[in-house]
Amino acid sequence: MHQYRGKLIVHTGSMFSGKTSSLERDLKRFKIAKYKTIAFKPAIDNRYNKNEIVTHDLTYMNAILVKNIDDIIEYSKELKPDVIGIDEIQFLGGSVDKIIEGINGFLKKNLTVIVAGLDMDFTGKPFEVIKELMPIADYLYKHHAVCVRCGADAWVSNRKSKDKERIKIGASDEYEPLCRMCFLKEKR
Ligand SMILES: Nc1ncnc2c1ncn2[C@@H]1O[C@H](COP(=O)(O)OP(=O)(O)O)[C@@H](O)[C@H]1O
Ligand SMILES: Cc1cn([C@H]2C[C@H](O)[C@@H](COP(=O)(O)O)O2)c(=O)[nH]c1=O
Ligand SMILES: [Zn+2]
Repeated sequence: MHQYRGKLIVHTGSMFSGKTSSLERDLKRFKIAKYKTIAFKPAIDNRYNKNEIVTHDLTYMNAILVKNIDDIIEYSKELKPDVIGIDEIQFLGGSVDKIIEGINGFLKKNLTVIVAGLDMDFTGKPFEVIKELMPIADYLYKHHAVCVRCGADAWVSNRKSKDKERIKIGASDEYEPLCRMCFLKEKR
């Protein structure tokens, strides 16, 4: 795992595409390789247990709740991890510039940073932080859920309700992964 020192790994895609599962798998592998790993998640995502990252398959991993990148920097000074995992990065508070600056700071110090986050919101608009992270990633994985209408690779997380606010925590009660064609049909 030495080759990942100072590298940025980005897992993105729609909901249910396996981003969190991939983050968990990566962190477990680094742990097996005897690296000190710490997982963080934004305090806003209270869907499941507070101090855990939970996948849609209900596998989980301990995580530290944070408000912004400064919290992650502070915890990292104290706990001195080799590998930092951040789930749901689209919910991390503060400016995108600050998040990128913080992540670049970790990479300069030769830490491995693994992030998972949505590429787009329910309207198909990109989340700004992922838009900035994708080109600077060393390893970029765009994951796909299965479209619940036709079985093709999904492209977007369609919101089932008419609510318009950008942030709305939920799972299959609120969202369904759709391919582009099924999404366009839905919106016609
Ligand atoms: N339509 C779907 N397509 C793919 N996986 C699905 C779907 N619905 C539920 N799942 C479940 O979601 C899991 C992925 O969960 P998770 O890693 O939490 O995804 P993400 O973090 O991208 O939302 C899959 O392993 C699968 O069991
Ligand atoms: C598309 C979309 C999603 N959300 C919320 C819904 C969930 O709580 C998370 C995504 O979780 P996952 O691990 O990727 O499944 O984000 C939102 O607030 N706004 C959206 O547009
Ligand atoms: Zn479809």
